[in-house]
Amino acid sequence: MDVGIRIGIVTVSDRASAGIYKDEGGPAIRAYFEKALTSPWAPVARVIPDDRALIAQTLIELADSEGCCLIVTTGGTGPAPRDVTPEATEDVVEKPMPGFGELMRQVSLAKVPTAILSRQTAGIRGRSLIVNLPGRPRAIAECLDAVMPAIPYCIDLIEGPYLETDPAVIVAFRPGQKPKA
Ligand SMILES: Nc1ncnc2c1ncn2[C@@H]1O[C@H](COP(=O)(O)OP(=O)(O)OP(=O)(O)O)[C@@H](O)[C@H]1O
Ligand SMILES: Nc1nc2c(c(=O)[nH]1)N[C@H]1C(S)=C(S)[C@@H](COP(=O)(O)O)O[C@H]1N2
Repeated sequence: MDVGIRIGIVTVSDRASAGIYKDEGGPAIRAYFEKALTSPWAPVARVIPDDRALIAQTLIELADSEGCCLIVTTGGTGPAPRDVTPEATEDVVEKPMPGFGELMRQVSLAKVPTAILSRQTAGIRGRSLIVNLPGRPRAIAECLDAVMPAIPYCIDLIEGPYLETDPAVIVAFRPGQKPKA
């Protein structure tokens, strides 16, 4: 069944999920894709605590039942005892995609020396690409700007929908295709 382009947005934060502070991460991810994508798409958003089984279950639901071709998480990637988003991601993916975490840490290091504290990763589950981002809302654009050029082609390769970007914001790279000016 073709469900169109759906993007999962998962905020993993004990405090945001308990209402101690307002979630800014999920809305920042949504705003990012509203700017970057010209294809019609729909968000599927969740705000959940730092619980490994619940994170894994949420990722499975968004990938398998909600049909999200891309799932972006924010939070829970650091070294603190409750930070388990990368482990939950590894629990559910069939193919780890370590290049995403490597690149995001590298570009983040130019912004903040604590970038190396994020264990953010990515991977493929079925026809979904799952990408972890750190919890600080400003990290969202810093990291997505780096990996977004490769995301539409990655989704082509896993037989997901065709994502078009606004080239004024992000130029999607598809090998063999002339980038749209
Ligand atoms: N979803 C969010 N919305 C708004 N601010 C956030 C969010 N996540 C993190 N922050 C901010 O970034 C700072 C550093 O993030 P930290 O790693 O402590 O968050 P976290 O692990 O996602 O949150 P928590 O401790 O509630 O699980 C927080 O103190 C908070 O100010
Ligand atoms: N681009 C970017 N990456 C970043 C940061 C940031 O502000 N910007 N914060 C770092 C910090 S301070 C931490 S502790 C780790 C993990 O954050 P998390 O546990 O909220 O996911 O991400 C790191 N990566």
